[in-house]
Amino acid sequence: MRKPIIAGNWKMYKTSDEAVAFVDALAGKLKATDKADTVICPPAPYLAALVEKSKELPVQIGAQTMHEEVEGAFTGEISPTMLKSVGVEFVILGHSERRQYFNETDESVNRKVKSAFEHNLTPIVCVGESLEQREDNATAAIVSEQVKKAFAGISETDASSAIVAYEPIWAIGTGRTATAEDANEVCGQIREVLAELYSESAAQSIRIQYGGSVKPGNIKELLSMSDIDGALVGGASLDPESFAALAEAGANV
Ligand SMILES: O=C[C@H](O)COP(=O)(O)O
Repeated sequence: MRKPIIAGNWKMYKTSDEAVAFVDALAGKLKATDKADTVICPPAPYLAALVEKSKELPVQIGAQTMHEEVEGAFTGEISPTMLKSVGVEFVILGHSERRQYFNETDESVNRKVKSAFEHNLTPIVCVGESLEQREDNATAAIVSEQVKKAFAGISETDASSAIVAYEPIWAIGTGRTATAEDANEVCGQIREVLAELYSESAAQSIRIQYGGSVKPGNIKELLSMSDIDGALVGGASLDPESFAALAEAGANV
């Protein structure tokens, strides 16, 4: 069985004090376990502090995006080596909000995925269709294309350690979750694409998360599905009580 991975994407929420208070509140609520991985992806200014604080807890830290270059005249950007230098281990790449508001494309996501592996960061590669695409029955084609382009030129060894997050755009922050069956069907299609690209054994080792209005009340059903190996959670990851409940669900699949 693949080890579930529960990741909280805080997006652009919380002040520095609130971020520290969150981790303090998590202590005692989050039990150490080898049955699941738990990741928090805070805003960039708090990464270093939360890496330090997370040493007291069974939690790892991820970034929400990064630039593919190591350094250069790219005002405002953060490089993979900068993330590594403060102890970050995961990086979310190609989130639909990055694609929608910051012009990320399948091609730029691919460059970032390559760069993440080159610098020993584990990418959480996000894919997902819009409502219009779902209504046009284009979900499988869109998601398959996104996966193929994101993994172009990535070796099987690297790909085997990647995380893919299937996030239907219409389910993000809307309270409208895909049914567990629908989410599982698309995650299964993603696994088939990965098997075509690499091998059945690589596809079986890649963890696929579902994201989109995941909450303590629906995570168990989602995680009970055969091809859903975790969750990428936005809103419900902002409260320590709720995040601890999500992590606990991950450890008890
Ligand atoms: O990265 C997380 C997703 O965008 C899901 O956000 P949400 O849980 O607020 O719907």
